[in-house]
Amino acid sequence: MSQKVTPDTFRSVFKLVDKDVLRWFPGHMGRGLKRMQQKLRSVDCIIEVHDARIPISGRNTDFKYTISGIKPHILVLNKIDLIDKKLIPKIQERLKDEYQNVVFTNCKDQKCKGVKKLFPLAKDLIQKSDRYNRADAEDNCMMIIGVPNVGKSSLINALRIKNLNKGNATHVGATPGITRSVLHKIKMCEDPLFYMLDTPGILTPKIENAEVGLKLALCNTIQDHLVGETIIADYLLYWLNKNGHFSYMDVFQLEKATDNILDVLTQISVKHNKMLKIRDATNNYVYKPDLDYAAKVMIKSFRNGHMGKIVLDEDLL
Ligand SMILES: Nc1nc2c(ncn2[C@@H]2O[C@H](COP(=O)(O)OP(=O)(O)OP(=O)(O)O)[C@@H](O)[C@H]2O)c(=O)[nH]1
Repeated sequence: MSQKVTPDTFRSVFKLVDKDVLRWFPGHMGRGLKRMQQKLRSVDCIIEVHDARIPISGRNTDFKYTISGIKPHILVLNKIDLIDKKLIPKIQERLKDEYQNVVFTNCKDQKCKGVKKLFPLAKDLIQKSDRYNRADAEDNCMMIIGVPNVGKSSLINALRIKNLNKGNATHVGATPGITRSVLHKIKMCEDPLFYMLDTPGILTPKIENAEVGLKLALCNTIQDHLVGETIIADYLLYWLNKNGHFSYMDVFQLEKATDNILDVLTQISVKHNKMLKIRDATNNYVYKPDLDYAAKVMIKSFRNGHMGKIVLDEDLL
């Protein structure tokens, strides 16, 4: 590559000016969590879905105290089409003390082995478990939980296609927080009779630190405008430089790596010919780069995997 990288100038910590942007826990999530706890008695197995790009920071650790522990539990790390598969053994090793059953899935691939494996694994765990109050129940019921936008609905649809030859029982959307506090019981298999309780995505009420919050935002589990697109893009640039991922130079045709987000966003908006016409102090029209537009382009590029296959928690593995 002809481009220049100057690592000495990169930031080693990310300073968030306004920490209030990460204090976000809408009321419907609190209500959703309560309803999930109330329904635990009618459930035989928990399927906890998270984003494989943030296998450590992206998990809602509160589930451990509220939902998990009693029923058989499977951790699903979804969106593996967006991660470097070489890191999967490291992720497994890192999680092995906390989760006995970890399955990696890509809901965009109908042939995904993880999706195929999930239902037989759930059946097996339920059969081997003490079903307590549900020992006489004829049907089996799983509950799917996770933070927003990790692919819970996509997984339900993928499993229904496999087992019932029917999909789309539940809405899939790119905006986080689509599934609200209502819990739907969805048929997953006729014989044996299996249902899935679909639940709303629940974030932890207190995000541990700014980096965790920004990783959650980058993976679209918090709505962008609540954090601010420029802040999310700046965190992405910081992370890419710090971890030696310089593909963004190729993606945005930059001559050299830089840690200056305004520089990157300006170059993107100029290349996309996205300029804002505004009046200056002397009331004359001037053109300024549309930085918000450029920040959205940069974030979208990461989310689509155009910057490469990335695990944002690679330094925590
Ligand atoms: N690349 C990729 N995208 C996925 C995968 N699974 C789901 N998505 C996308 O992720 C977004 C969210 O998917 P949903 O299935 O609606 O997620 P959810 O967890 O039900 O979302 P909430 O209802 O907000 O909690 C959608 O744009 C899906 O197309 C996957 O395995 N790989």
